[in-house]
Amino acid sequence: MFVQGNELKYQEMTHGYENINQTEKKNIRDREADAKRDLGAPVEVEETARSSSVPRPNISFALHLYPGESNKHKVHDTMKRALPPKVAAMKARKRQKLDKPGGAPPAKTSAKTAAKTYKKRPMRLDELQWNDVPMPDRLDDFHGFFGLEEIDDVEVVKDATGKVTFEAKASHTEPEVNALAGKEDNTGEVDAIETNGKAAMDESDGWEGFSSDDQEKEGEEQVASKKEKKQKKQKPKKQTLAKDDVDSASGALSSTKQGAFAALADEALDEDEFVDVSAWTDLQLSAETLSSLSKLKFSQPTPIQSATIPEILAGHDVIGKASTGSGKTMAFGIPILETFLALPPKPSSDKSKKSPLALIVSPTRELAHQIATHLTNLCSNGPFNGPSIVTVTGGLSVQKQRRLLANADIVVGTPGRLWEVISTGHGLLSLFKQIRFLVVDEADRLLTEGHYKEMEEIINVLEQSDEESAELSDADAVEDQNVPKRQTLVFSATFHKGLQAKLANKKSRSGDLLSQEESMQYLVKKLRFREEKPKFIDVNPSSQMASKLKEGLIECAGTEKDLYLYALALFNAKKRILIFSNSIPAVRRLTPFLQNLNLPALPLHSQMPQKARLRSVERFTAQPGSILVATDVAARGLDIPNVNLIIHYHLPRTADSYVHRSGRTARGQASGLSILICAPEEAAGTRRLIAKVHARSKAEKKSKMDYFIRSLDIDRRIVSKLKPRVVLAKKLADTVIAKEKKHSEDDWLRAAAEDLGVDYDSETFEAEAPGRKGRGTGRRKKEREATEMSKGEQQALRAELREMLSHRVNVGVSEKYLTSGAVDVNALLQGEGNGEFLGTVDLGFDDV
Ligand SMILES: Nc1ncnc2c1ncn2[C@@H]1O[C@H](COP(=O)(O)OP(=O)(O)OP(=O)(O)O)[C@@H](O)[C@H]1O
Repeated sequence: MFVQGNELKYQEMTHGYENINQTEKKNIRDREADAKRDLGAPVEVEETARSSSVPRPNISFALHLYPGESNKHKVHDTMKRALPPKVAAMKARKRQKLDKPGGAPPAKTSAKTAAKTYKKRPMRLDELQWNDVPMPDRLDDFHGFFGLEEIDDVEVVKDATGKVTFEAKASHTEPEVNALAGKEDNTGEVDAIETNGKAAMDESDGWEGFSSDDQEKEGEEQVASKKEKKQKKQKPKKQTLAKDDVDSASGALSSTKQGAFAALADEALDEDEFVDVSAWTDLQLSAETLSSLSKLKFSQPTPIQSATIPEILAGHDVIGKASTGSGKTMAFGIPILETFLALPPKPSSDKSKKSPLALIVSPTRELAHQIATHLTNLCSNGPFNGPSIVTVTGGLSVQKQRRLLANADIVVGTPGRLWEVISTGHGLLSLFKQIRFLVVDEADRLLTEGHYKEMEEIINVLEQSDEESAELSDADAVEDQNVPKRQTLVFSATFHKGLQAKLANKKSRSGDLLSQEESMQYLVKKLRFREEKPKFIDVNPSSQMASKLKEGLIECAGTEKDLYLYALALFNAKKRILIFSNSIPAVRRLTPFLQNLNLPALPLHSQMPQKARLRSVERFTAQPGSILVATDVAARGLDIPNVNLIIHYHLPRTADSYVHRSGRTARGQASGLSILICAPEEAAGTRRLIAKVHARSKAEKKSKMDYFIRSLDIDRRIVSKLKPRVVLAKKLADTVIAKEKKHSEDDWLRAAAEDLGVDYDSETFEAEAPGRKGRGTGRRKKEREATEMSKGEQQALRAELREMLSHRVNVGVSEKYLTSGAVDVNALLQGEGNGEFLGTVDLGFDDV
């Protein structure tokens, strides 16, 4: 039986089990039976009427439970567990070891023996000692069931009234027994992990895009982090939180929260896990939030947090503007958590659906998931039961999201899916009308064409008409008088002038940045703030660019962009690089092009399936030295640590796009580079665009024109030595793309022909198609050649490229900056080569 949160998850797990073929099932059953016989383990789990109708997985009785929640699962009077084969085998081996002469500790000091001296007694679930369950290798899709835990020697007892209790030997929690066995009392840790899991589970539960690879990785990480925690715990403990905070945190714990968490107060003294948070004192946050911030190692608020949090806590509507990577998510996340903590607990007798506290809208799916993750980190780190956070984005199951929404405290989503779910979900509309916070992140983007329609619909339904208010019951109406009005919080690093022009029905060059006053007027019109004058807080009026960002520009012929891209990637091998392009086809082409050159490139664009999108971001985040080739879908908000270099392969179309793309590096206190690759004829326009971003006043615009963007000096003679390999890699990439394109065109035409009831022959169609002359003929000829390339020819090209890549690039002995006269690109890729081979790439970026 599997219990996740309050729900029986039996069917999902069964589904995973069905991925195993019949022979494997039998083998597992046999191995399990053998292991059980070895152990003398008795019985199979008896299932309830509901669950017995479906085939049952062999891993049994694993529970995911959260402290403080009632568990509605049904159990039989005397349920006992069967062990998963791997665990059973492990235990059998352990027992053999213990049975060997001299292999076991002296009988008196053995935990097992000591435990025998204790009788079983009723225990809370969070007192029990849970163990990780290794999952079978063949289970491809766990549907959220990674990180399962199980427990030994626990009796599940149901009394005559149907009440279920758990009985175990007291040794499960007795510190002295654990000490005898060389173990430590980790009750507090278990609680903390389960609490953390709560919000995370809400998100991953609805996350169809998780691959089994990802799950395995996550499972490994969880185990690793648990081990790490254990090691840390063994270190001598020191007090590092500000003393007042520790005192008040402990006070808050004992007075307001469950006893099961009291162990965390002791852990709060661990130096490695907590930092001094006295710098947050002025914001007058609760002990719970401070404790969480301490654990996140956020020792002080960022300027946007210091400026906006008090205003939001005072109940104001706020428009917050601050440079990229300056902590805007926590600027609204912390007040939302504070409000959540101050809410009275819902009486258990109250069975009505609750309204979410906050709705956070984001322009992209990746950003929505990231916001949810950041909030989960904030809300699951402290000594309290955090809010339930639900992500509502496209690419995930609508039904699941609707189901989770019924219990959500904080909802994060993209406008399209949010609108779909809210407007069609039963009763969700009225719940959302009662939210206390509407957060519009990356507001200028969300209010642009393409997004605004759905955003406007959401804003409209959130407006509660008088008639609708009257429909509330009397009791609700009385309560309503005391409920503070909804606050609207708007954040971005930029505000976009084109929007304002559109509003006034004027044409303007989009991409210009708005003045403070213009931003206010625009937003007040678009978002119906409750306050007449929301607080406009701009902590970086002079610039929206991160202070430690350095910018540069490379001029090259349009046809040589690929070559320079490769050169730049080589020069920055081992660094995390994010390449921006303006089109999806370019991302599709550049990714295999770089991969052909042995560079670890990953794609990201909006036409990829959600699963692949999330995987690309995850892999890019996990692997230092990887390269993400993306459209502007990655430009806003993504917070990937240690991105060292942004390359604008295509020039950004607008000033704000440049700001946001470049803002993926140099986040927080980190440094970073942003390099534009442009053709000579594009250079002047690019400089104008950059000057606009940096100018504080109109007068400065002209004088600063050349100041902010430096031309990077790359030795063209050396770059040209890389050309042969680039030509081959490009040809191969073009071939693959052209073949794929041909296939999809063929499929489309074949389907159309079928609909019309005619035969489709691609060659005849090509020959007879009209308008096949004139512009684009050369490109089409190339495409045709590429599609006609045989497999053998492709293989020959690959072999040639491999051969080329395995040799050093001969740059001639006379080049003064080279010691050997040849460049070992492979060594360079491993971060060992001569990094100067590109010539005088003196970017003045030494500190990056
Ligand atoms: N007080 C703090 N101290 C240290 N780090 C912080 C603090 N607040 C937030 N951070 C971290 O700073 C990073 C950037 O934060 P965040 O993503 O919220 O930036 P942002 O201003 O929203 O950026 P963007 O404009 O690009 O969306 C995150 O990794 C976040 O965890």
